[in-house]
Amino acid sequence: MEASVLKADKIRKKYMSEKGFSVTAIEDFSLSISENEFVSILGPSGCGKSTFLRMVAGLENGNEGSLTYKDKIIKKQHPEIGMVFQDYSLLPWRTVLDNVVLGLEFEGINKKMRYEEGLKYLKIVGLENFSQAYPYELSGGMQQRVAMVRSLVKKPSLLLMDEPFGALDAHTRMILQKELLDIWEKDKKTILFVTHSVDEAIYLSDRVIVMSGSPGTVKEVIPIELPRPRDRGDASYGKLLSLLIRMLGEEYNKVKPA
Ligand SMILES: Nc1ncnc2c1ncn2[C@@H]1O[C@H](COP(=O)(O)OP(=O)(O)OP(=O)(O)O)[C@@H](O)[C@H]1O
Repeated sequence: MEASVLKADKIRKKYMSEKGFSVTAIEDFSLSISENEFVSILGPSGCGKSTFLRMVAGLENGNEGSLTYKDKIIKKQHPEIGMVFQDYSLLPWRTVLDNVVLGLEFEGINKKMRYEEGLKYLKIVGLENFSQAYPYELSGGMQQRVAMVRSLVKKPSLLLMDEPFGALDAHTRMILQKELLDIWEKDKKTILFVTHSVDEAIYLSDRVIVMSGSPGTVKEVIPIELPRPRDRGDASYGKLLSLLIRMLGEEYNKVKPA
């Protein structure tokens, strides 16, 4: 078993609305993630999945408990932690390559080196011929590849992905899942992935964290011990799918009674 890199211990996060109401987004939330592990979080809408990811990214502080990366409390953004969002957030006035190398530019890496790195990663996802295109000239799947590569080029040890494939059609989504696994296997990094898709969580992960909502906490941790590459037609895959769909359904029913 690899060493634990990310540890959340009894975290609580409360938001104050503008009208002065308080919302406890997550409570008593504990989790430990090992180096090179691929962990997905599933849970009903509003259970605090994005809140937790934003805390790990150093974009939000908690109210109680401790959150550490490599045994150091996360207080602000960490250079080894990268994040990919659902809405690509590419800069429309920059070419694909200039979007990809944005982070390297902020780090002060010289132009030649950053373009070399950027092109290397664009090649991995088959977009080297689009380096001079603008985001509006790309399909949704291509834009998400660019967003993914923009994070990967900074070589994060821990990659946070918040529903990155949520806006894509089923076929493109499956292709990007495979590409992400190829990169994860080659580059060896820790990935924490938020999704609403039970199939996606099983296909990708070493472990699936099922959250319950209002306030969000860990309901179950399910290890996925199926060999890789995973076969969606396999009976054990189907069993896990039914188990997790049922578990998640119970949580959705609590939030929205049928
Ligand atoms: N900036 C904020 N101010 C006030 N409340 C917030 C803020 N961000 C999130 N919340 C509240 O915290 C709770 C958790 O939100 P969060 O976005 O983390 O859930 P989620 O599980 O990611 O939801 P979804 O699956 O719909 O994306 C919700 O009740 C939400 O309204």
